[in-house]
Amino acid sequence: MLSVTNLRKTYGSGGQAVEAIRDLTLTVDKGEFVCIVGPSGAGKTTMLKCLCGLLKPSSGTVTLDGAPVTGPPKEIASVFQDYSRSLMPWFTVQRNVGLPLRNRYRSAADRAERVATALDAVGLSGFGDRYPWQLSGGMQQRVAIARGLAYAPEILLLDEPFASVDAQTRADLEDLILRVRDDTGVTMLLVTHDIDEAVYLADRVVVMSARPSVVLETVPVDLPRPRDQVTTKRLPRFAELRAHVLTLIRRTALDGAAPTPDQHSTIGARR
Ligand SMILES: Nc1ncnc2c1ncn2[C@@H]1O[C@H](COP(=O)(O)OP(=O)(O)OP(=O)(O)O)[C@@H](O)[C@H]1O
Repeated sequence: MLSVTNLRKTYGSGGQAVEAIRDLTLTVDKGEFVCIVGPSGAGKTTMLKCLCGLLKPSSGTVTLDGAPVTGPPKEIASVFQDYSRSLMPWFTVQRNVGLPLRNRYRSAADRAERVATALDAVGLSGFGDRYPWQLSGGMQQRVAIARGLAYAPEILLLDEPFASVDAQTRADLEDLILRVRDDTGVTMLLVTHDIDEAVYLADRVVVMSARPSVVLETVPVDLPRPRDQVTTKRLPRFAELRAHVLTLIRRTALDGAAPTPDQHSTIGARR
């Protein structure tokens, strides 16, 4: 569905140039849940911005259903980490959620219904008339997720969406996202620093090297679904996958970028 081929991105030029991404190739299938992990500064956000058409790659291609992405595609919605900057404090929750729908759905009744369904999906029906600042951090992040869902995207890109909330809220939001994925079949691509989170959520974990980044390894996650915060994380296989991804990230953080991109995971061979 989404295909990235030999993506390279350098910011600036000459002596000021920063080579963020050297060579990324990956595909995301319809309905798949892919998590991206990598050391800080590896270019994860840069990659997401290239995928949703907000940044132009220096070279390489991004295609969606075979068509090149040259600007923000209507099939993709994004949720970013910092809800305090992505929600408009002077708009109510329902207006915030309805904002991106104005250009997509003409009927106000249709928009209102989509907003109500999305708020219901994240457990916030009844909070539509509140303002973001009247809600807790976790609730505000659920509003941001509802805004992504109301748009009914085919692909939801999530960039560190749970980074600014406490551990318990984070676990609740992870389960919310899994439930939404099961209910809607939306394709998910999520960037996280949290390796447990990546293994818990994903069908595949893509490990990026340190900058300038390449895909170090793609790790298939063969844990059974539905997943559960306690039983899934107790499985020996969970510990094995987690340790494998952690080792890769530690190694690349120490050694720098990998010499050869896209090695296939040996840990996934049992699949
Ligand atoms: N607009 C920009 N101009 C110049 N350099 C940039 C710009 N945006 C990002 N960079 C640089 O590109 C590299 C990759 O940044 P990016 O934010 O994509 O990494 P990341 O993996 O998402 O980081 P983190 O995990 O810390 O959020 C970094 O070295 C960063 O300083």
